Amino acid sequence: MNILRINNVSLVYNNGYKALHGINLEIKNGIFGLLGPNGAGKSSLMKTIVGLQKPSEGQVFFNGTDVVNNPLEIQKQLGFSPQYFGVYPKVSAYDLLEHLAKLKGIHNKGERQDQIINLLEKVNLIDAKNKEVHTFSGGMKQRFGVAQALLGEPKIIIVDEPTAGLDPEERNRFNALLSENGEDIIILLSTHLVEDV
Ligand SMILES: Nc1ncnc2c1ncn2[C@@H]1O[C@H](COP(=O)(O)OP(=O)(O)OP(=O)(O)O)[C@@H](O)[C@H]1O
Repeated sequence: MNILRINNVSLVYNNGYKALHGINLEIKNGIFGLLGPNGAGKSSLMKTIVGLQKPSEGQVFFNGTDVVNNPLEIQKQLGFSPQYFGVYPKVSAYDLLEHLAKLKGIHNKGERQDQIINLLEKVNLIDAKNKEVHTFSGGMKQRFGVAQALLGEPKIIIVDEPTAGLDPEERNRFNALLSENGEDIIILLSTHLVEDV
């Protein structure tokens, strides 16, 4: 069981703007939806959780490790699926995953292959493995985003505004994919859509 604990976290930016006010949360395996309108502070909270930004006050612990003082510990166990997956042109889904797997430190070629095939099957993109990612539909790109976030078997993944621009069928498919994967890890889902949560 993974546990993310946020104790009394506040964040004041250099210009004096108070983006986070005394946040207390305990998150365990499963999907946790962070719901709020644009500018509510979702990105500020997520950056603080993963140690990209130090809080002005308070502490964050991931599986007992202090994130503020040891950001690399959580960063090694983290996957991130951005709102729009910016991709290199002319690179196939498989080759891009291969490249990202190397960056994530999966040095063994066989292990990389196994993980990539497994993930492409999981997100239902195995038939598109040799297609260039920039030719994918919006839904396929989001599912690809989840596949790359899951490379390296992370213990926590952050998924940012995933269903923007997806049709209802793709949205359901995407949400089912997250539910299937949320049993053994923490999934933080940032969105302004109540239905997604
Ligand atoms: N580096 C910064 N310096 C000053 N103010 C900032 C900085 N970054 C964000 N803010 C402000 O903090 C508030 C929260 O921003 P944040 O990006 O966390 O919101 P959000 O909920 O993620 O919004 P969105 O959905 O638009 O990404 C906003 O008012 C924003 O203008």
